[in-house]
Amino acid sequence: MARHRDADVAIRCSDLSITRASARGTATERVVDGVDFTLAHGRSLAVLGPTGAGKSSLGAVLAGTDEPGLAVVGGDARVQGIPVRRPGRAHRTLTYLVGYLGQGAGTRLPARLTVEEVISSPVTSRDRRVNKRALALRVAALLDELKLPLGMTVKYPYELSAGMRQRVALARALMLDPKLLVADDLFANLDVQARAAVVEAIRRRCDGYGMSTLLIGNDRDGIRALGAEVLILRSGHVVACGANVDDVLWTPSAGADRRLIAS
Ligand SMILES: Nc1ncnc2c1ncn2[C@@H]1O[C@H](COP(=O)(O)OP(=O)(O)OP(=O)(O)O)[C@@H](O)[C@H]1O
Repeated sequence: MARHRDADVAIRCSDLSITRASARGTATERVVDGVDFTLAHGRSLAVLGPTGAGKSSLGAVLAGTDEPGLAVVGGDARVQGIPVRRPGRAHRTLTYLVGYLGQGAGTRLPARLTVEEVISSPVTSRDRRVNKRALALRVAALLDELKLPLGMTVKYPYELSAGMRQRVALARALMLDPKLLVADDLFANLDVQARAAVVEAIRRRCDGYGMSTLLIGNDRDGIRALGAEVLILRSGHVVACGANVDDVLWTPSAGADRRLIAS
């Protein structure tokens, strides 16, 4: 098995199919069907498509989230060289190497933790004997980078605006300097200044140490700002792809998708 140190690409998705069980677990639906793509180190790829196309399901599986009900039923994907279908003991490494900002992450921050505790949690959940001073400095640097006030560390999520919560969730996803960031609805609730800070933070990591980014969602300006390549999903299938959001290679029947990203 290719180890993450010598993985030639960030993601290699080969004929990947994913099912999702219904809430009662009585039926399963194929939400991703035979998806192929590659994401190089240091590059960004945006997955667009109409609601229910399977974008979030794809992101959750590639991030190794173990979301209940989701299962890989065909093909496979290697993320930093680790197979997401049966990662075995490498699952812990996978979640260490991948920062995940799930859909609505800002709205689902743990209510009983302070901002500092939330952002530190990827470290403290792995190792409780950490250098508290170094951790506090790291949290302060992330807050500053994302244009959040340093005094926010002692606050609780309910005391923050929606845009602040979203950036706290992103800071948590960036805490371990991930090799890959999977970000679902990255720019949710962000104003112009906050968007610029987020784009800058991601670009710095791409250029600095080759972080790759998988963006999930239809935010055309954000996709353009990050210079992301584009993949369009419809009913779990890839229907179009392109080198950027303004240069998408279309299938003849993809008029609705063209309208989607032109909107
Ligand atoms: N928590 C859930 N429980 C049951 N079914 C779900 C759940 N989340 C999504 N689904 C179903 O899985 C399919 C794929 O949904 P998914 O969220 O991956 O699509 P999406 O393209 O991200 O949509 P959106 O843009 O609306 O977030 C849809 O048919 C949806 O109804």
